[in-house]
Amino acid sequence: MDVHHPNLGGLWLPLVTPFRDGALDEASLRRLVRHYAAEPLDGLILAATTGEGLTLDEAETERLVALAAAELAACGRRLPLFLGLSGSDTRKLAKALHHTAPWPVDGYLIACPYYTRPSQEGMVRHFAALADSTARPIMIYNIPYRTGVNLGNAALLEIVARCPNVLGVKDCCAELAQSCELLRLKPASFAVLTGEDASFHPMLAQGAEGGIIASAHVAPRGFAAVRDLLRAGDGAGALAAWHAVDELPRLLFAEPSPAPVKHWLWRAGLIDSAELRLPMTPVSEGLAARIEREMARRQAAARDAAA
Ligand SMILES: O=C(O)C1=N[C@H](C(=O)O)C[C@H](O)C1
Repeated sequence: MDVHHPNLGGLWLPLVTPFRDGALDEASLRRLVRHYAAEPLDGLILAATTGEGLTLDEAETERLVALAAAELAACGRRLPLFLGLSGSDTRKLAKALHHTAPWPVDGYLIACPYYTRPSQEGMVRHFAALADSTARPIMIYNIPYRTGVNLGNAALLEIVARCPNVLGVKDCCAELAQSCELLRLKPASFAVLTGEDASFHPMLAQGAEGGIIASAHVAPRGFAAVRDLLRAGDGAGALAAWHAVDELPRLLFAEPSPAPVKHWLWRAGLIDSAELRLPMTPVSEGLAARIEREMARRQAAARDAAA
């Protein structure tokens, strides 16, 4: 990806990481990448929240990246591939950026430093140091309810002004006023992507460039239709398309993610096991039944529409 011609907008999928018997399930990973390479997505993110990145060791992460990149290439699909990184030690993260420089990724999604609750100035200096440590594009992940710290708009815009390779933010700040102010103040070349599945349509309608949406695993075309219709200026069509998928986030986040998404993908035959790594646990029986009812309902609706 050329830093001077970035296109971080659209619908990005934070890919689940399939596991089997405690190990990375390589066959399922290849199947997943092949499947999504044929869908109208704008990018893939590996090892993010949905990809259980915090539970992967370095060798597994390297293998995950290598397999996904090779499978995309084999499919002939040039889809941007970003790697999720998180940590609260600027030096360690800078080392990770150097270390992963030869890996076949196009950029990084980097979460705000968690747990230690640094100042706004600390975060500006943190991201400036990281941006200096790679030539690749960086998307900042602002999710105060997970990290314990909110990157405010003034600090974010200072980072954007100082760092030409900070090209976007995954916005989960949970404050509509903050998100709308950012959309008003940001440079046109800087992309705001919502990371709140339930806000995909509302944020795109406010002018956000896109979203990183775990629920798109189960209905990529449904979410892509919302994106396409809004881009085409068809507000009524986009709203109708949104109403066809807007129940999914509630279902897929009814218990800690990515357990519900993995259960769905397993039942759909896209991955061989819904296995997660602790501390994440499988869905309850009740949610499993709800997911399977929704899958059956959608299959029946698709059959009726095709008849
Ligand atoms: O994997 C991610 O990155 C995502 N993160 C959000 C979260 O942290 O809750 C949700 C989004 O759907 C995907």
